[in-house]
Amino acid sequence: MYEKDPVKIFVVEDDPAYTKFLKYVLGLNPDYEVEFFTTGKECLNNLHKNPAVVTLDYSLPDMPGEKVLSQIRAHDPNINVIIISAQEKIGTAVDLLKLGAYDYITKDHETKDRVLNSINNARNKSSLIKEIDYLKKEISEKYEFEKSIIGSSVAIKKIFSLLEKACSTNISVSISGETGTGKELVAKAIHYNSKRKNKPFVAVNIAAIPRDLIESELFGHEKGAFTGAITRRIGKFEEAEGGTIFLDEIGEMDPNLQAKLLRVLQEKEITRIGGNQVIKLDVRVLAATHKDLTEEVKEGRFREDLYYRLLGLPIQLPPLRERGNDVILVAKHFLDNFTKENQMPKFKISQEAQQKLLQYPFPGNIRELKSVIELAAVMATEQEIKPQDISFNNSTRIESFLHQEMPMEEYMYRIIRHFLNKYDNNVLEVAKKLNIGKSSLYRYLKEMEAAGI
Ligand SMILES: Nc1ncnc2c1ncn2[C@@H]1O[C@H](COP(=O)(O)OP(=O)(O)OP(=O)(O)O)[C@@H](O)[C@H]1O
Repeated sequence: MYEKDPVKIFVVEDDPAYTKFLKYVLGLNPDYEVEFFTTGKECLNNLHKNPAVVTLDYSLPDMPGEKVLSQIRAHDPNINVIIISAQEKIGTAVDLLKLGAYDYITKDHETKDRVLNSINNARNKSSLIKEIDYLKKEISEKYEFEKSIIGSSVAIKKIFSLLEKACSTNISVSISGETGTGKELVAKAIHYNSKRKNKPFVAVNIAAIPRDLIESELFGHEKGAFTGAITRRIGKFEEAEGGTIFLDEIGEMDPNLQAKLLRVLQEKEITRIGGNQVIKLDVRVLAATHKDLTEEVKEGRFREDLYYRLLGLPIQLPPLRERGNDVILVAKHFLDNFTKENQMPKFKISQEAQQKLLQYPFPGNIRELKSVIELAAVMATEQEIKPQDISFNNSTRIESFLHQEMPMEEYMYRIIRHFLNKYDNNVLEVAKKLNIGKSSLYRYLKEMEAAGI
């Protein structure tokens, strides 16, 4: 956790009476570590000590205040320089503030309160900057590939190598995969491992926003643009400026908006609804869908030109059932996280329970595995998960399987694949279980091989 440090302050002042005054005022706060200098040079020579705040007398004997200020700013723009001056000239104050001074205070009977206030504000600003840096670092670490995307199967290793390519360039990325396969997680990992990591990551789920609000959600609107637009609103694209926008469930976008989105992507600029100012954009687009977009294009539901614009580097996330032993690795990862979060002792997963997990097809993929494991941890009576602690929700299983909308024969191929996995590729056993002829099964297997299923 990030802690507030004592604040280091440099006082640069050649007037002994004022130095004495500041020594007294700043000495009132035990959190302040103060060093005093009488010349600009001395202050500059000590900048390696990283002060958070410098109070700088504008009229020093050796250097003009502007010069000391510029050199401090050149050394570290995060140091807050408060100019203390006997002059009340507004022009000088404005010039110094333009040069980057944090505040300008005149020497009068209110100096004490104003100095203390200003230092306090500067301190809060520095703490916030440090805290933001700390959180950014923590987020980047959280999304390091190997720490966030668990798995060591061949299928997931292929994804890691695509992710490296996605991170080192600015190419658009289209992520596809069944529900719960980690599309959003992958999008975040790309962003937080790319050069844009210090800028925003903005996720928009197209399917979750009512149709008539999507345009304003994405591109923003001006006050009065339509009934209900009582204030100006910045859209998600503007929010993501410099960073990444993640358009989830892109296949759900209606054709009108598809045309608008295409224009935005081509022109790299937007105009808020009801506005006429053109706003330039530098936003990387990552899009995801659980649908087969080529099919959507064929059926005329998705624009072909937009499809090619978004396609970029395609990443197809395999379903969990095709990731072999990753099921166990991910299950252990979720179990460790769950027990830690709930201050429970460490749990194991028995061999039999592992077999049960490996035999189940997880139609809800990793999201489903997470809830299955968390429930199992709650149900377990010992510190080991046994088969009886694991229960699958059969209705979601069938629904989410049907939700994928594919031709009848593909459903059949999937069912056959599932049974082959379950019965160790024993064709005779599978034919018996499915009550189909052995030769029919061989014929289907040939078709599956040809179709790469
Ligand atoms: N390989 C993985 N290792 C660990 N956790 C994962 C992995 N893949 C996904 N998850 C976790 O599984 C959950 C579901 O992932 P995510 O929301 O990214 O899936 P999705 O494909 O975007 O789902 P949907 O299609 O429903 O939007 C999240 O909690 C995510 O952190």
